[in-house]
Amino acid sequence: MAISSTVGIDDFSIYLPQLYLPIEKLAEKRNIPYSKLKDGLGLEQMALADAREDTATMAANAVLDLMHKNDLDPCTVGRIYLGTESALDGAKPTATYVLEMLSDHFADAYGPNCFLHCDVVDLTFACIGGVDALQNCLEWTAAREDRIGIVVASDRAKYEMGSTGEYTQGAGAVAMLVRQSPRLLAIDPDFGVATRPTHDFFKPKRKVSKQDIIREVIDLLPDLSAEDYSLGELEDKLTNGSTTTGVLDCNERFLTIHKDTPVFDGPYSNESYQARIREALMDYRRRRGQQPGRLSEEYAALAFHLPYAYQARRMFSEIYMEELKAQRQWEAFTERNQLDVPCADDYEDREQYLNKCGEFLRSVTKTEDYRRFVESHLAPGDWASSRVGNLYSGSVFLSLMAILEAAHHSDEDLSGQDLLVLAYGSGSKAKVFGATVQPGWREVTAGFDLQLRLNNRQEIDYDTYEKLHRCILPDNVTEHEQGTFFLADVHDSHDETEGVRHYGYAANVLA
Ligand SMILES: CC(=O)SCCNC(=O)CCNC(=O)[C@H](O)C(C)(C)COP(=O)(O)OP(=O)(O)OC[C@H]1O[C@@H](n2cnc3c(N)ncnc32)[C@H](O)[C@@H]1OP(=O)(O)O
Repeated sequence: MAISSTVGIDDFSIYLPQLYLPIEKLAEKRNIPYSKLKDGLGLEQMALADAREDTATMAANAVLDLMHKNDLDPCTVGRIYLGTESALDGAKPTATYVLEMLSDHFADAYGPNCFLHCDVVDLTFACIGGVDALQNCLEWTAAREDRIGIVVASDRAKYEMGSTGEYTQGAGAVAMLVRQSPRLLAIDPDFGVATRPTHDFFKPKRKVSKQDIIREVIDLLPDLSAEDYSLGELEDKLTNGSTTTGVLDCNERFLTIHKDTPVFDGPYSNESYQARIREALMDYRRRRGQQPGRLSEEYAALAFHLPYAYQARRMFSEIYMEELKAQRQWEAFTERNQLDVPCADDYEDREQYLNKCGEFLRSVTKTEDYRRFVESHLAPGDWASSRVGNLYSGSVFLSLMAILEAAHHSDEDLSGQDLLVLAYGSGSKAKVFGATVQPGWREVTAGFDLQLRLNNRQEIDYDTYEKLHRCILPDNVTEHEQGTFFLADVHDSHDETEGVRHYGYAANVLA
């Protein structure tokens, strides 16, 4: 069912950090079989932000590329909405730093006030903030033909070292141009949505005892004896050399700190992802008057939020089963694949029955039929994630870019075909929407250069990764890439303007 909308995404730009760590090196260090990470979760490389890259520089770099590619006059851009869960400040939107960098950059050519009337804001809802920003800007753009908006999703997915989230880390930003009569994707204004408050993944301000802080300082700086430090001195050590990004409050016994790594429950977050996506899909179908059972025919491919590359492959089995049931092909499927469907009557214990159902759904993913569905509908959207890792808010857009670029490289014609987008944010909410590929898609997609960008990065070793993770490198590992923004400095705690950030631009000598 082609979508009749006249608003959508005209172009994408992606910014990926220059650095990556091969997952094999992390697996070796953590004593995890590489085959589990590669074949089980689809992980090959992890994109890593350099010492002078943050949410704002990555977003600004993606937007700058989008503006150059499309020859956009800054005075015509009415909005830059940022989806992120790695905001740099609790009150001042990270989008204002993005705007500052762009304003400085374009000032000579367009005047110092070229972005004065541009509306900017951050939207935060874990990994789905970028989709919220997109939906909002689509509605705004639909009202007037001359409106041009930019949505950018930028994040650094960082987990504690040694945790089960560590191998799913990543970083980067995806920017998109939103306008009427888009050349790339027309987007259906009816978004399916499902929201339920959960604690599957969150980043609270934590109260940490002085003893715990001392332990962390000793662990980080083993050559120092920390016992005699005052809280103020400990605060310095923490802000200068640990995973802790800021100390907000202190008294005699506790420091309230803001960590940039989440508290999460992996299996619960997967359950929540699976349930919200299914509920949002049902809502989408209800709004569109669609019946289940024709998903494979109705959509050329599915783009998912991918916290790791094989998330969609592992989480889609229940919907796949429901599709087969709606097509009346379920019995034939289970017989052909010799699957024993668990029956509740055979189990006295409900927990045992539910575990069996979980195992059964996993066995569905191992069938030849499911593998074929993966190859045709899911794999086109997950190949890039294998080489980047989790982009949080940008991940679902990376999946869309991957589908388009894969089709372009394989000479497939997607024009007029529909794609289904399934996004999730912990906490928790899912949104599902449809997009119709436009006739101009091939020319626009040719400018993504996704694979080229992935091939032209620099590999780093484990020790460098660990230093970057602990934030103890004073400067970038690579030289500032020409034509990109970088973090110049942050005012420290001795300064009255503590936390103010300054950015620079490495001029492109060829420009
Ligand atoms: C942030 C969000 O978007 S919320 C939704 C997702 N949640 C997260 O990303 C939170 C952070 N991540 C995590 O907690 C974890 O990385 C998880 C939950 C995603 C994965 O958990 P893990 O304990 O690492 O993996 P798990 O034990 O489930 O195994 C993963 C796969 O590897 C497979 N595997 C295990 N060992 C091997 C091996 N040696 N060779 C091949 N495959 C293997 C498993 O069979 C399983 O695949 P299957 O279920 O398809 O059969």
